[in-house]
Amino acid sequence: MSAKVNDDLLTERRKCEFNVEELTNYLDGGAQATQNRRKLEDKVLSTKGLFDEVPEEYLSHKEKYENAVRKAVVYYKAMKEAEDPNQTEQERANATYRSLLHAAVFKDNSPFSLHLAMFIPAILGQADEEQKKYWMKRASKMEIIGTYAQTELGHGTFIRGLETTATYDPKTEEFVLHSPTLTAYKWWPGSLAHTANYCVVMAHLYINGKSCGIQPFIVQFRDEETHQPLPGIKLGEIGAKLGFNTVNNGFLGFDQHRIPRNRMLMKNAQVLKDGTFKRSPNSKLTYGTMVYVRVVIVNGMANQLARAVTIAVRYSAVRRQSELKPDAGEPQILDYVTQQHKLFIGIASSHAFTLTAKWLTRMYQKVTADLEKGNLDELPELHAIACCLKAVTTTDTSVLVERSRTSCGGHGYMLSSNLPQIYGLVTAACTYEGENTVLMLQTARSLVKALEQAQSGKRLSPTMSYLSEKVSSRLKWDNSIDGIVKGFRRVAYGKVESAMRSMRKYVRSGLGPEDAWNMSSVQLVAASEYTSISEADIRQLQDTYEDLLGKIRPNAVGLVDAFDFRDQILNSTLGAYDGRVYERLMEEALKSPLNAEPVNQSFHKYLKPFMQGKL
Ligand SMILES: CCCCC/C=C\C/C=C\C/C=C\C=C\C(=O)SCCNC(=O)CCNC(=O)[C@H](O)C(C)(C)COP(=O)(O)OP(=O)(O)OC[C@H]1O[C@@H](n2cnc3c(N)ncnc32)[C@H](O)[C@@H]1OP(=O)(O)O
Ligand SMILES: Cc1cc2nc3c(=O)[nH]c(=O)nc-3n(C[C@H](O)[C@H](O)[C@H](O)COP(=O)(O)OP(=O)(O)OC[C@H]3O[C@@H](n4cnc5c(N)ncnc54)[C@H](O)[C@@H]3O)c2cc1C
Repeated sequence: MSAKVNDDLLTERRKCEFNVEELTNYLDGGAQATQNRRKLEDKVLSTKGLFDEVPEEYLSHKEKYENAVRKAVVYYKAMKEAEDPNQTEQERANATYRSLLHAAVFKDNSPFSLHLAMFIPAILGQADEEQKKYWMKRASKMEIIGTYAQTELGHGTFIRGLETTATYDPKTEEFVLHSPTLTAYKWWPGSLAHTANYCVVMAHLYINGKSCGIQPFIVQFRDEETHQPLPGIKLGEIGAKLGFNTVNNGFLGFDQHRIPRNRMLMKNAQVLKDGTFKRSPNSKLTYGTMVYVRVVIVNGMANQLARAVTIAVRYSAVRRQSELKPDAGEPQILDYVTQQHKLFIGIASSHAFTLTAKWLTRMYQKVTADLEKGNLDELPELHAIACCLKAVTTTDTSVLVERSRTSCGGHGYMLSSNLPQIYGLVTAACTYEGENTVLMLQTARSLVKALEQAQSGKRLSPTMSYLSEKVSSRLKWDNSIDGIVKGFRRVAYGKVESAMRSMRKYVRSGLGPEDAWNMSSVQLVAASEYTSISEADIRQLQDTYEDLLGKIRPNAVGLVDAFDFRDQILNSTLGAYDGRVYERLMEEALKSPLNAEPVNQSFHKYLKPFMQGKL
């Protein structure tokens, strides 16, 4: 018999003024896509061995990892078996695009995540046809498990500063991989420590003593039978982190480790047998995997934010606290306008990020198709936009997930709420795949160039065209969408122009261009933030805004129900569909090993002798 649904949630669902299923279908891309996603989730989540008897927060660091590997094997097989052979690739992609299925199994991400999120994309984007055919066959069947090893102990942002060397030996037609210093050790790659046995290594290629830039190499580092590290390979785990503690992030050092010539991924640049180096049409094509993952991250943020606000809004409909009016009883905390202010922006931002992710994915697919035809014209714009949207969506999601957590009071601080873990996942994305400040400065680099082109009368790309519209500074704000967008354009234009003026002032004062850039970099980052709409400006339309909050209030639970996250995916005592918050908090608390006995052994060992002055 299903548990009784909380009365307040029942009332909320009766009050909802729109068809929740219709919004779910819209978010999925149609009723059939919703059906496919639900069918996939039903199949996979009915698999035995996917869930933890003991909540993983009560396991040791080592047990957490071993348990995650156990589940990863079960989960991966279940996903493969659940694939509907009659579905097209696109239907399969749509079914997983919005699903956070893995989140039902891994609260802190999977030890296989890098294999799927970066190792396979790196092969697809960097290998030539022959290499792709061979390695994709092995990687897609999980005969090998890979990761992406670019970051080093000493360098993450500055790729051109990476110290790992790959020196070509024409006599043996091999590359010699070497970590000349401790700071050259690869450091951070997920799955690297104990899970993967191959990786794509980004290393500085040298031929006859000449630098040929950073190139990608596919490197085996563990024996496929014994899993022992190969000769010349030093491996280990980097230690406990804020989150990602089941991703097995590791370090790897090379000591004159030799690999055959065909292990350099040669789609863009090639090394012939005699050591002739054939340059890539654009050295930045080597950075292509990162552009792809930045695009994926935007969609990931939309889904994770939707999950967090679902938990917080449902909890806010159930939680009653304080007194809004004398003798009127304790109101739902969702009736406090401050609570609406904290949470409704999260619902809206998740939808905005979903639409943005769809737009960016289409742009990525078009530019990638053009690259295949040798047309690199739109690569710089894709890079600039992907940098900006990855940085803005991860920053805003981190802020809004943390706000969802704090809006749930003490219960939001419980690991059983799952809000701390969701925060740990999303805040990592502010750093990985390009630290956000660095990426915003990449976008600023494009904005400055675009404004200079606009000022010399050149046509700009669609996303930069606002820099060529001479928007009058006397523009009057109005509350229409068009008025708001015009206001944003005016502010965005002004921010770029002001940063440019600042740089020119520094150059006139005698600074070189690099120092002028650095001195203006705070303004440059701010200018990039306005490339995509940010929340700060909406505040200026406060009266419209508070009116909107009131309009959303009766539909808030319906709006989060429409995200259609099942309880296993929310994995939260506060966010379950039935709203039985207090029963769930107690059920989870009783799973703590400390509750197995009324008196813990530490009383007899330490407390009692201490309190009796015997210690
Ligand atoms: C909660 C879950 C959400 C979903 C998660 C989904 C997936 C998660 C998967 C993985 C997460 C876990 C693992 C994470 C992995 C990693 O972190 S991998 C390592 C990532 N590292 C980086 O991103 C490094 C960042 N640094 C850089 O990209 C470069 O160093 C930087 C661009 C900052 C500078 O490069 P540099 O060579 O110095 O270039 P310049 O600044 O001098 O610029 C030269 C020109 O090149 C253009 N350019 C630069 N990068 C690109 C590019 N990628 N594509 C195209 N063009 C590029 C740049 O615009 C300059 O052009 P102009 O000279 O201005 O014309
Ligand atoms: C959870 C997690 C998973 C990861 N997984 C992987 C992985 O699988 N594979 C992999 O290769 N890497 C991985 N990374 C590493 C990640 O890519 C790097 O941490 C990231 O690129 C930032 O580099 P860094 O850590 O060296 O920081 P740094 O580059 O040292 O940045 C430190 C500070 O310096 C500032 N700074 C640096 N350069 C500039 C500049 N030019 N202008 C202004 N400010 C600057 C930054 O803004 C930042 O505030 C992972 C990281 C995390 C946190």
